[in-house]
Amino acid sequence: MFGEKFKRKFALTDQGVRNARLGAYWTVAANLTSFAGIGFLFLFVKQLMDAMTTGAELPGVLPYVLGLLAYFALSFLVHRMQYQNTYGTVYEEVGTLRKGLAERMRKLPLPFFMGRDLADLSETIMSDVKTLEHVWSHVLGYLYGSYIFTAVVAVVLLTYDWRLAIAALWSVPVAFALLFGSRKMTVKSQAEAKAAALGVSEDVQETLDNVREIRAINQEERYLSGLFAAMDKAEASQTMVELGNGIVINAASVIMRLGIATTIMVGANLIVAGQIDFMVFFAFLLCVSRIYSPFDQSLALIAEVFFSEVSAKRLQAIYDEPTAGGAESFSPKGHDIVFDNVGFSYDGAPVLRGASFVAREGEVTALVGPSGSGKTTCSRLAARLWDADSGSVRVGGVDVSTVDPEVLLGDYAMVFQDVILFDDTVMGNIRLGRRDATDEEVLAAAKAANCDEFVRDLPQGYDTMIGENGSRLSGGERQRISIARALLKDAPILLMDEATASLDVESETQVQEALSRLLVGKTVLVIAHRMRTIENADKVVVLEDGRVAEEGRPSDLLQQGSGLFRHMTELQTLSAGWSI
Ligand SMILES: Nc1ncnc2c1ncn2[C@@H]1O[C@H](COP(=O)(O)OP(=O)(O)OP(=O)(O)O)[C@@H](O)[C@H]1O
Repeated sequence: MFGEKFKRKFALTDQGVRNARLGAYWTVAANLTSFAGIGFLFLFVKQLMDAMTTGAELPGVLPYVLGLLAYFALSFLVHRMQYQNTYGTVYEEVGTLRKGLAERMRKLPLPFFMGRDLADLSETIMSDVKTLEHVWSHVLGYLYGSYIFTAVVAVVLLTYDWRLAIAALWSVPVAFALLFGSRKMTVKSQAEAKAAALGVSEDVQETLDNVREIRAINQEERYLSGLFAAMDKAEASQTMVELGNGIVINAASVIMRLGIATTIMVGANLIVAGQIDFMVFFAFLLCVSRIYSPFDQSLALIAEVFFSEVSAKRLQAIYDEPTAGGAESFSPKGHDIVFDNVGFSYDGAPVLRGASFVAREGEVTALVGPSGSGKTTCSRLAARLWDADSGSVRVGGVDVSTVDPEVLLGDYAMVFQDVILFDDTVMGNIRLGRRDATDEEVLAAAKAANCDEFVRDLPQGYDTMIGENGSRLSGGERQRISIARALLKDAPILLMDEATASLDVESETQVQEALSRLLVGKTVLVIAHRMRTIENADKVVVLEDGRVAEEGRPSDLLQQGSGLFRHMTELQTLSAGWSI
């Protein structure tokens, strides 16, 4: 009952399974204790009846009072243990699960995140864990404890009188058959309601993210009506779920209690036929008044158990996803990056088809080529954000796919056009480059990246909060903060998107100055779009259709009359002369 299947079904750890088993056992003990109360009542009535029919003497009040006190003390202890073993241990398990999930996410390769809806992923982390937490604390122990308890009571009742036992217990499997029969429908309607709710959060997120653009194109009304329609759909879907669950659960509860009626009917018949005496009948009546109660709580939440299986599956899917592992140490001989006959495709669509080139240490290597030719892909493969399908990418002779990505990335700094900043202070954002950097080191990096002047003009200088993704800064200022971060990291390899493409002349000059300090002595791989960037490169690698079409010094390539590089350069020179 509490084996591997149970563990996967409810996404538990080994400790979680042990806790659930203990919770179930203490639930059995608690139910048996409640039953013992009925036993006392039965014994009391029996003695009373004996006194009335045979004139036997009743014991004094004291044994009853002592018995009752002992019963209450035992009941308190057992219920406390049940509480501790069902609720108390769950919060530990939830903590373990959340930490495990975060740890797992850290190790998952980038394609896992790219291929997924991030709203759906955060739903898994937040809401699925919450669903499971509720099931673990409110249902698991009670439900499985009730199964075991009913089995124990059934054996006792069957040995006592099998006819009355069947009359009392037939309704339990029938009620559960109804519940499990409706399971598919319950899970389906819950899944639909969840998808509708997720749709609403995605729409809200999109509206908030794009509020500026929506206003600019005057589409507030259209967007809001779409959002309201999605909300109405989610509400209707949730109402249907509640209604459906309510009907099935109440029907199951009523069916279960039909056992009381059949016990009375069968018992009355057996008494009339003289086959049992009244006290046996009375004992069964007491039993049926209590036997269904343990299921009440679990019945009300059984839909959650069914649906928690969907949550557990989503969590298991994350755990089953292969992580990008590798060696925990990285000792390359120098930092030349070698692409050796690299093949790569996204979801079966080939992007690189045997690309080979070398980006040497101490040089700036510019990747150029038409849009979609695979420049960004090369830079992703260089940092093992993805693994090559064929061929190899080596750094200082070491195949990057053999090194743990976290260890590998210690040797890389990245400066991209879409700078990612956090809602933290300027100081905190730069320090992301190297967590243990002193304030002086952060300031030195900021100065070298031409940040110091604008940062000192901010209200709290380096302690100014810069807003979500640096929303309070200009494009050039954000860019320079990311350069300061890279300077602070001082990694031997620098991957760059052409970082200055969207800046005005003054900002561009300042960023270029900052970059020139950053590039010294590093292996620099830059995705270039404009001639200005390429002019200063030591080497240009021209990609076309996933292969290296040309490579060499920019001036040499320009000499080649029919080359792609020369053609692209001419086009760009032509477009530079256009005006509006
Ligand atoms: N995450 C992804 N999933 C699926 N396809 C992708 C993904 N990223 C890029 N592609 C596809 O791979 C091809 C190469 O993309 P890549 O971004 O490497 O080209 P690029 O040369 O950098 O283009 P650009 O100059 O326009 O930025 C394109 O056809 C693109 O649509």
